[in-house]
Amino acid sequence: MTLRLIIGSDKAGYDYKEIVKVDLESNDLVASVVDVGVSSDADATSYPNVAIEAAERIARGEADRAILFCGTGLGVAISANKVKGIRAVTAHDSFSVERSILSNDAQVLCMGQRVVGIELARRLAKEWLTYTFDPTSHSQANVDDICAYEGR
Ligand SMILES: O=C(CO)[C@H](O)COP(=O)(O)O
Repeated sequence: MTLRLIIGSDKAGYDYKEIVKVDLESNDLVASVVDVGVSSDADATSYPNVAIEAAERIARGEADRAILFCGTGLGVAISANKVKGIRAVTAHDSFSVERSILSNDAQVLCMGQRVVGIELARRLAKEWLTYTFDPTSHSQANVDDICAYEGR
């Protein structure tokens, strides 16, 4: 399966977005990469605007997953999680990146340019793409409970 990806950041995550975008564009697991901004490290578009745009595109079925950067990876995750149906995580370690798919079926991975080194960020982004959620696993019931709350 190949993935339709979105990548985005605020100005605090711009440098990492640009580097990881180049990696993704040559990754065999990736069908497409759409950049939803920002357009430079001087672009003051707020992180919620970028993250919500990315999350809404996934919610509409226009993309499968997104990778988002800000200073900490926290604000973009909080913002993306406001969009119904979206599960966004901040993860800076390999185990959490794996479990974000296998436990949480997360569509959005968020990282912080001011938190993690670029080589680790590149590696984690690459690893994240290799995991696929198993809907027959015990974790489906947990994800269902999240969705049930959203549906109330
Ligand atoms: O890290 C951020 C939000 O979590 C963002 O890049 C910077 O936000 P600020 O501290 O409010 O400027």
